[in-house]
Amino acid sequence: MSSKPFVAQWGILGCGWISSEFVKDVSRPMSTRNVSDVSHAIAAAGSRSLSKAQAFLNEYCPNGAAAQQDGLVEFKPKPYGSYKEVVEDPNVNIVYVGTMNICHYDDAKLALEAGKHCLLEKPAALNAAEWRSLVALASEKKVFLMEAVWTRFNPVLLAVQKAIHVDNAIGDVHCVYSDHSMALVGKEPDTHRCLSAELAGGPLLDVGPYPMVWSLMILFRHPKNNMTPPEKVGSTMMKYRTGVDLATSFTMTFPKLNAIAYCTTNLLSDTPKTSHTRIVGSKGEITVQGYTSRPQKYIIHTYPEQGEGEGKSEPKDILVDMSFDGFGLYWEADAVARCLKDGLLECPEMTQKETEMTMSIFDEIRKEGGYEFLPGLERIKLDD
Ligand SMILES: NC(=O)C1=CN([C@@H]2O[C@H](COP(=O)(O)OP(=O)(O)OC[C@H]3O[C@@H](n4cnc5c(N)ncnc54)[C@H](OP(=O)(O)O)[C@@H]3O)[C@@H](O)[C@H]2O)C=CC1
Ligand SMILES: O=C1OC[C@@H](O)[C@H](O)[C@H]1O
Repeated sequence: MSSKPFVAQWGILGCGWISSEFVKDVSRPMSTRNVSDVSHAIAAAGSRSLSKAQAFLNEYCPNGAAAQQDGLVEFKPKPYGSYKEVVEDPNVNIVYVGTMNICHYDDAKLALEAGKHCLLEKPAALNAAEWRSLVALASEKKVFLMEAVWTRFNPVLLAVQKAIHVDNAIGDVHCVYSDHSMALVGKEPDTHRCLSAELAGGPLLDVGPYPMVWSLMILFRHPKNNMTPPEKVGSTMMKYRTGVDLATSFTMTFPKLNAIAYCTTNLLSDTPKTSHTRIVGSKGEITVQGYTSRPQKYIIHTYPEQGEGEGKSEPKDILVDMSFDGFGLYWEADAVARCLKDGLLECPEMTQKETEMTMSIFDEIRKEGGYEFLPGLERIKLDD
């Protein structure tokens, strides 16, 4: 006899774009991805405007999320005109923070102080000091806290990781080249959240987490690297007229593997969907397709073998198509629900230490590139 699934009861902060994708994804039937141990309910959604929260729920989950459609919980999603009311709603046990970068620290703190678990959109905070303070608060309150780097839970990334770490598909891994860029300059006004200094924009914080996650999943988490942080980090940054970065590249070395990651991000050009990440090993390479954040397919290309012997030297290309429906935030949501079910306060696949390492690396890159946040945006300064 199967037991009832554990239900994550979400409270949504901010009724913008990514929150809408999140709500739509957790409203999809659990059977579409063959999940029966956990499910999701939307308990509340909060906006700075009540009518926006009402319209958001009407549009994106009129019948509630999967657990509500399946009759696993009785309550309906409730709209609020403030974030505070969401974290205080007794039906909310986990808060999803889908607000602007500059709000992440305050909004996560609001949730944690109310004793609620928290899934916080990337970038987790503006700097590593803010993140460390959130981690300390979550630990004091004994609640779960995770940065929402959803790509970590995408089956394509996990399949590529297995091909390299377990199946030795490309031999010894040496280079990860990963890009996430978007042609926004000239198309969007300087007030766009990615171009605005007031909103702590710039590609490093907005999409830099994606080349970073590919590098960390393939190199940092390689069994032979044993979670050893990169020995050296180098970077180059070009600034935009508003003061945010416009184009940033960074490299990270992993001497235990004899490997290096080359990460790039800019707001001038779109990343080709045919090849956003290329991972090169001694016997072949893997090219990943789709968006860097939302990979869909990959090609394993094995190099011809050197030396004598007929048929021995044939190169091979294998395309693995794992295209999926929906946005793809549901795998992350399911993983978080499982952590809550098991009473974990952090997720082993997306640890608080890895977020701290990423934030510290981003702090160094910003320092080297001369990207300083506008006064008052950082709630805790690095040298406080
Ligand atoms: N995981 C992913 O794939 C993605 C993650 N993101 C991350 O999610 C966050 C939100 O991005 P996105 O959804 O695209 O942005 P949107 O502009 O669509 O939504 C952000 C929301 O933040 C709230 N907000 C709170 N304070 C402010 C403020 N001062 N100015 C403007 N909005 C404010 C608003 O909600 P309200 O008006 O309802 O209060 C707004 O709708 C970013 O931090 C981004 O990095 C973004 C896109 C994809
Ligand atoms: O996380 C993200 O992924 C998709 C991009 O469009 C968006 O700007 C970014 O925040």
